[in-house]
Order: sequence, then C-alpha cells, then structure tokens
Amino acid sequence: MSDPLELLELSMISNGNQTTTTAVAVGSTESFLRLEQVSKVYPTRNGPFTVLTDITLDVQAGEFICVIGHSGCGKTTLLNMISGFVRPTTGEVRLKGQPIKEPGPDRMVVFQNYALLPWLTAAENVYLAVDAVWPEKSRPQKMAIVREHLAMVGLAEAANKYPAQLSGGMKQRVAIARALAIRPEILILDEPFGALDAITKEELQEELLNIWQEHRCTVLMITHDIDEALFLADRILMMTNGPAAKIGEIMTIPFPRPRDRERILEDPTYYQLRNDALDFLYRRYHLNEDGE
Ligand SMILES: Nc1ncnc2c1ncn2[C@@H]1O[C@H](COP(=O)(O)OP(=O)(O)OP(=O)(O)O)[C@@H](O)[C@H]1O
Repeated sequence: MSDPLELLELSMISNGNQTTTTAVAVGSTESFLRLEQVSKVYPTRNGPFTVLTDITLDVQAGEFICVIGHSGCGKTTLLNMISGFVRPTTGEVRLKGQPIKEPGPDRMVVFQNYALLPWLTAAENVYLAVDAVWPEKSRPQKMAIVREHLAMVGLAEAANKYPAQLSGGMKQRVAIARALAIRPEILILDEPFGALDAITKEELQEELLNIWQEHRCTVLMITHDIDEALFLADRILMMTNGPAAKIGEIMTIPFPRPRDRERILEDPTYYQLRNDALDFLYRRYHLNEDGE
C-alpha cells in the first residue's frame, strides 16, 4: 500500500496578510469529508439509545450543506461527530482521508446562543481565538486579523463593545467573525440564526453567503427553516425521525450563485422544492403531539 503522505500535496492559499497551507489529497477518490456507515448509540438508564444509524455521506470541499429534521432526530449529534466533540459508535468520519478523533481549529462551530465571553469586548472575544491558534504571531498581527474579520461582518465600529451592549444579530456576527478568523476548513453552524428576528436573519444569511463565496470554506448548517436552507444550501440533508434516524433524502438545490432572493422567489422550482421538503417533514416523517 502506498504511503498516505505520498498522496498529499501542499497548496498555499494566500489571502491578504495571511497564508494558509492546506494538504490536498492527490489522485485519491476519497472526498473531502466522508462519513462512512456511521452510527451513534448513547448508553442511558433504560439501555442503549440509538440516535443515528447507517449514515454515509460525502461532502466536497467548499460545499454548503444544510441539515433539516425534526427536533431530537440527531442533527446536533451528527455535526458533533464532524466537529469531533462526539465519537461515532460504529463507522468513521474522515476529513481528507484522516479519521476525526477530536475537535481542532480546522473545524469551527457557531452555536445559536453565540457563546461569547461576557467580560470581553467583541474584539477581545475574537482575539482570544486568534491567540489560541497562532500564539507565535505578534500582537499587532493578531489585532490585524481581528479587525479584518470584525469588518467582514460589518462590526468594525463595535469592536470595543461588550456582548451585553450588542443586539442578538451583532453577537452572532461576532461569533461568526471569531469562527472565521482562525480560517477553519469547515464551518459548522448549529441553528445560528434561530433566535433572530426575520429581518436580521435575512441580512445575516446574505452576509454569510457573501463571506462563504469569498472564502469557500465548507459549511454544514443545521436549520429548522426550509426557506433558509433553500436560499443557502448546495444540498439539503433531510433526516428521518429518531430513534435510529438516517439521512432520508438529499435534495440538490439548483439555483445559480451568487443567489438573489427575489429571483429565487420568482422561480417555480423554488415552490416545488419547498413543497417536497414540507411533504418529507410533515407528511412522510410527521411527528405527532407526543413527539413520536
Ligand atoms: N449525551 C447523550 N446521552 C444520551 N442521549 C443523548 C445525548 N445527547 C443527545 N442525546 C439524545 O439524542 C437525541 C438527538 O439529540 P440531538 O441534540 O442530536 O438532536 P437534534 O436533532 O439536534 O435536536 P434539536 O433540533 O432539538 O436541537 C435526543 O433524543 C437526545 O435526547
């Protein structure tokens, strides 16, 4: 068998004053991210509880994937196995051919509740992450990265504000800036806009798409909002109900990029896809009032 290192090629991606070195599999058929026959079983007082079963998925570098499914079906568990917070019970999750065994700075997570440190300003929250990943950089270099990423999410003016002085949308922008500042290869978003009002949510969706378009990291995002998934995603994973949930269907979203919300809303395909997703969730995998 050939040495896996022989299959790796180093590619230098230069972006302003930052250069990232990425190992790319050459001549390998393995996709960027692969989940192979993954299951997750939690031990509980009532015996083993199978959350997910038989999950096989290939994700290409730079793809934008949304995950939808009823509450409790295992969406967070699925993404936690990619972030490395949770290990699969069986099967394997591989990033560029290497098994994911723990969290790492190549995979950043943004949560619904922002998870900012309240005693630090917006800039300090971002700085903390930058400092953890690049301790060898000088303070001015790290501050430049912080400023660049706060500006990217439109928060240059709010750098010295504390989380309590920021709106929900602004806090989520800081959390996104913090995640992107360390240049992850995969951005994992767990219902990031779920707590925001409709207008802020649409603004942030558009900002996220612009940033993704520019940086082309791979995005995996959980959402309960079908319209959000249709606007953002290349593919939508539709999960069946738990226990033992699976990927029921994968919907490919054909709208060209950059996406224009108004044009999408005029496209009859949008309503067809929307109806298909609603049919999947509310007819084929309907949850009754007991959540079963
Ligand atoms: N550590 C654990 N031990 C036992 N059961 C767990 C554990 N973590 C999650 N679960 C269970 O696994 C199931 C899936 O949880 P998960 O949070 O992944 O679902 P979800 O689809 O993200 O839900 P929601 O949409 O409500 O956030 C739930 O029934 C949950 O109670």
